Amino acid sequence: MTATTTTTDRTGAGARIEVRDLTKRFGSFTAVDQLSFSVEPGRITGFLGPNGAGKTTTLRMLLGLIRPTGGSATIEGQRYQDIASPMRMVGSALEATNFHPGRTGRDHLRVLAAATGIGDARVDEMLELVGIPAAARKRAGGYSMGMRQRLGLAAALLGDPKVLILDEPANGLDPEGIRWLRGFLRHLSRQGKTILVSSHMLQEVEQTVDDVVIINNGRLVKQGRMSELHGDAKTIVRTTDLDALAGALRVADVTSETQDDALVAATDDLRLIGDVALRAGLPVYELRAATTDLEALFFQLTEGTNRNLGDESAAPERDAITGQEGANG
Ligand SMILES: Nc1ncnc2c1ncn2[C@@H]1O[C@H](COP(=O)(O)OP(=O)(O)OP(=O)(O)O)[C@@H](O)[C@H]1O
Repeated sequence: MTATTTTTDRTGAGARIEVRDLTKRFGSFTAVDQLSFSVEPGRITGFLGPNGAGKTTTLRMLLGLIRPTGGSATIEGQRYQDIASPMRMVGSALEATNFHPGRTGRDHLRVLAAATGIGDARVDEMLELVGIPAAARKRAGGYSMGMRQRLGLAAALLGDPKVLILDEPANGLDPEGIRWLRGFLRHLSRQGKTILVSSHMLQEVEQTVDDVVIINNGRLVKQGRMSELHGDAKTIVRTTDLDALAGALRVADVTSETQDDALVAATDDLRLIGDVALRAGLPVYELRAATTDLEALFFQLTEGTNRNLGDESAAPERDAITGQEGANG
């Protein structure tokens, strides 16, 4: 690829990911099925779906590790294998376990860095950044899952890439680690980087992501802003006479509906509801913002036959060691 033909954005810190009609079949089994979505720079996108939905397979195609059966997956308009300097364009952490157990974390990064002409100073800087400068001098075989995740992140960031692709990065992190990861990813997205993070739980990434791409059985279920999933703001209020409060709210231009022994008002203005109730002489026993039950929503979006929980013979065996489906990738 010459400088004149490259579509790389030289000014922006991030790059756009575009997945179009992406399909992957393993034998007669379709793991990813005509999947299309895009991921924008400067935002954190959650790539979500239940176990076996096809997330890792999609990421592997995006990273040129397996060949799509059909469609395309590009980063800034280029397939991964056509990117001139991949480490500087894309950093990825697909599995947190693939470090040589006998090598120190630091040496692991030095080997990676040397291959792209990145110096040891950057290695130490990254180890510092992910919070394991001391541990990195020990053999990776003794690392906890959380330390391996951090080392994987450091490796992904070595080339100061525009795009970061992380497969279940919160796995194995304790609550403090998860909070750290959230802040860390936010910091990187503010720099303009494109961040794609997979997870099998919507709740887990709720506070981390700006956008979501939800898949099930290899197909797109939903793409949009995280805020859209929450729907319109609502408030739950309990009082003695629900009808009287509903009438008083109507006068104040707020619609509401009865749900069990409470009123659900179509506003997030708690103060307004409190004032209306006071003027109507109604006691307020409970007043709170209604939150979306993300677990239920996720289940609803991805319900239906989960192919991985039903007919065992539907999915072919994966090679336990390499994760490859065979010679032709
Ligand atoms: N190399 C392979 N050979 C055969 N089948 C495979 C291969 N890789 C994945 N599959 C199958 O494709 C489907 C999607 O798997 P994938 O790992 O992409 O799902 P996932 O969404 O990442 O799930 P998880 O959250 O469990 O990691 C599964 O049914 C899986 O068994």
